Formats: sequence, structure tokens, C-alpha cells
Amino acid sequence: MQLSNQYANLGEAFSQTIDPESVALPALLLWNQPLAEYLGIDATSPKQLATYFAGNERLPGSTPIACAYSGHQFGHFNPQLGDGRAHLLGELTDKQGNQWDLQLKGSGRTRFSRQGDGKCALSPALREYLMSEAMFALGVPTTRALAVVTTGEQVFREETKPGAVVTRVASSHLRVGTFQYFAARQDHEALSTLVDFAIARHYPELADSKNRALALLDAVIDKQITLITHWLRVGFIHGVMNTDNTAISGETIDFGPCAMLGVYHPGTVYSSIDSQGRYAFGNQATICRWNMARLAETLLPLIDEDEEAALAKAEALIANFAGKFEQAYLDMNAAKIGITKRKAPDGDLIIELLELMQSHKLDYTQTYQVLADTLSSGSPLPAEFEGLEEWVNKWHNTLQQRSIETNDAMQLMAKTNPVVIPRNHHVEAVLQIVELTGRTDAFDAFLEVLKQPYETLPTTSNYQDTPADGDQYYQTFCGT
Ligand SMILES: Nc1ncnc2c1ncn2[C@@H]1O[C@H](COP(=O)(O)OP(=O)(O)OP(=O)(O)O)[C@@H](O)[C@H]1O
Ligand SMILES: [Mg+2]
Repeated sequence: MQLSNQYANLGEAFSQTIDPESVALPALLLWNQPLAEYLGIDATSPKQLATYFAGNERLPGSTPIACAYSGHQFGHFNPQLGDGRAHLLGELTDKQGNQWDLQLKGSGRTRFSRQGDGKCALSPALREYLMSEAMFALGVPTTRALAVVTTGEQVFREETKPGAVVTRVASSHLRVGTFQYFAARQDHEALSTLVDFAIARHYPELADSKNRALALLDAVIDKQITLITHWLRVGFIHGVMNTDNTAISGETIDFGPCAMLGVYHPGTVYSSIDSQGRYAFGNQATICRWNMARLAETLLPLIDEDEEAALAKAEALIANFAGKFEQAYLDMNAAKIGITKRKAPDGDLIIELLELMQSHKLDYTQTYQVLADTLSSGSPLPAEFEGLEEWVNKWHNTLQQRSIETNDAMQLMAKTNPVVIPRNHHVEAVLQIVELTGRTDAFDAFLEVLKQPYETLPTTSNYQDTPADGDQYYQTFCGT
């Protein structure tokens, strides 16, 4: 294993070269062996891994850096964010030649730390590991987690908590906020470097585009639409879709206050600080479009020297967002009810189902399982789904009129609708067990099931129940 330092080599304007802070007593708590193998990370002792992934010793070839970025947080621009508690160790190249960033989070203070302590508590580190690996298995583009190392140190939040460092693997850490950082400083040269870097890393097919900045914007918009559509498919609520938490790669990044939707309602919000519901489940596409408009602004000087021409070109792409998203969203929803080649009237059927789920306060994940059951066994709807009969008849008729074989519909539904998701109450329960006991059995058992979310394993049923209180009091916190 030899890391490269491509981002570090972009120069001082982009990052601060700084080693992680050494921790007192590094111990490897979680290790993602399949991911390590995929990345070609050499097998070594848990002790050595803990030393590396706590940041106590440099990995071969690594020059750790903290990256500069800005961001709109809840709509307000903050020019000076950056990795305040993270260190990019460098890039790894896998066997297929793909580049992966290895980054520590919770690894100490940097130039960008502001008032923060640079640390991460154990529970948010575990959440990042569990949720990102669950999302990966669900087929959602995402950053991943390689390790959680406990530090043997305490961090102070409202109370004393055990500390940890989580290792994140991402196809890059370029954020909308990274572009904003240089745009705010009117550093067009750095912006141009970023565009080149992003294209080389993520969109090499755009290398020969006539207008590289515009082509990049177009590609990022498409990737983001795909991402948000996946979130809506599985019921993911990111919780803090600030522009500094929006990756150019189209991967889900920053699992701080994220949660899963239980009862279907587009207004669902769990984040304690999102009092306006800006990042509510059903608002995520609108916010994504807003974030893409912020990205577009940063690229204007590169899109065209003529300001008005640049604006017209960028605006055309932003204006297309809503239409493109709508198509992707309806296609995804059609797949959830077994329809491949969606036709215009299916939109009404889809919207009607969503409205029924909302008015009958039905669980999002369970509803699609119950619908699939009506196809597989012809079983009647369970009592709590009373009121859907008419819709189910209409849906069955649609499948028939469209000559969609029941088996084909069932297969499509089975790969589109997870049987199990990381439900909030189960996530909290396993995180708490690790925090209280230091043992990971319960966490591991849950993760095993989450790794096959479209299969019913012998233990899957342990995690399919809905929370007793319907998550009405559930709250998440910007994990620090
Ligand atoms: N404990 C902390 N110490 C120093 N800086 C912090 C701390 N927690 C958050 N920050 C910084 O505050 C900003 C916003 O934090 P946010 O919660 O979005 O990111 P994060 O969870 O730290 O990291 P990422 O987006 O990389 O997953 C970032 O600049 C982040 O580095
Ligand atoms: Mg963040």
C-alpha cells in the first residue's frame, strides 16, 4: 500500500499540511475487511492498524492535509470552514485503477478548527460507519467507512464522552464548498485547477469538452439528481444538506444528523437544529437544486468571459433540474411498484399512493413489502393498510393492462424496495450498547443484516419493526 498526495500537491492555497494529533491509547474497534481488501490495504496487526488509523503514525507515502472549503450553512454563507477535525491522508489506487481518498475524522485540530476541539465522540463515529455501510449495501452512492479506532481519551460535549477516529473512504472530498472557497476569493486560477482535478478524478470523459466548467456542472447536476432519487427511494433524510456537505462526486457525505423515514410524510425532519424544516425528507430535491445553483455561481467566470453569456448558460442547466429530477423521481417510484416502462398516467397512480401513505400514516418501507405480498401470495392487506384496497386494485389492473408479468413486477420491486433499513431506534440501540459496554456484537449483528437489505436472513426480522412511538420524539444532532 502506497498513498499518493495528488490533492496535497495542488498547493498551499488548497490545504494545510498537518499531521493528526496523536492519541493516548489507540484501539481498533471496527475494521472493514472487505473494503480493505478491495482497496488493496495490506494485512497487518490490529495494533498497527490502530496506530495508523488513529493518526499516530503516517501510512506509507502519506502527507496528511486539512482541506480548505467554505459553505452555505442553512442558507448562510460561511467563507471559512474547512477540515476542522479531519485529515486527508492521501489517495489509494485500487486494482481497477480508481482513486480513493483516505481521510481521518476526529483526528485533531487544524487551521480550520475555529472554536472546535478537532475531535469526534465515539457514537457519531459509529453512526458514520453503520449508516455509510448500510447506504452502500442499499445501492446508494456514498462515502464509506474503513475503521473506527477508539482513542482512550475523553471528549467534552455536554458531558464527557469516549473519543474515536473514523476513517472515511471517498472517491474525493471535493465539495460544492470547495469551489465556493475559491470563488469567494475570486481566485479563478485555483477554480480552474479544481475543475481540472474534478474532471480528471470523476468525469474523465469530459476532458475534451469545449466548455469544461459547464460540462462539469452538467455532470454534477446529473449525479446529484441520481443521488437524491436514491435517498428518496430508501427513505434517507440527510439532515444537513449544506453546500459543504455536498460532494462533487455525487456520493452521500457527512452522516452527522441523518435519519431514516418511518411513517411516510414529506415534511419529516429529525435534526434538532433544523427548526424550519429546510432539510425535510421531501425538500431534499429542492435544496439540491439550490446547492447546484451555488455551484453554478462559482463556475461562471470559467463558463464564459462574458458575464451575461455565462449566466445564461448556467441558468439553462439549473432550469432543467426540476424537469430532470421529476422524470428520475417518477421512474424510481414506478420501479417501486414494479413498473419498468413508465407511462404518463402512472404519475397519478404514484402520487395517489404517496398521498394514501401520508393520510393513513403508513410506514414507508413496510408499505412496499405489503404491496409486494399482494402480488406474491394474493394475500389480503393487513388491517393497518385498510383504505388501500381501491388503490391496489387499480395498480393490479395497470400491471395487467400493461402486460407486465407478475414475476417481473415482483423481481423489480424486490431489488428496488429494501426489506430492512437502518431504522432510527435500532441504530440508537446498538450505538448505545457499544458506548456503554465497549462490545460490538450487537452492532456487528445489525450490520450483517444491513449488508443484505434486499434479502430476508434468519435475523432480519429482528430489525424490521417500527418504533413504538412512531419516532415522534426522535431527534438527531449535528454529530461532533
Ligand atoms: N469538533 C470539531 N472541531 C473542529 N471543527 C469542527 C468540529 N466539528 C465540526 N467542525 C467543523 O465545522 C464545520 C461543519 O461541520 P460538519 O458537522 O458539517 O462537518 P463534519 O461532520 O465535521 O465533517 P464532514 O463534512 O467532513 O463529514 C466543518 O468545517 C468541520 O470541520
Ligand atoms: Mg460536514
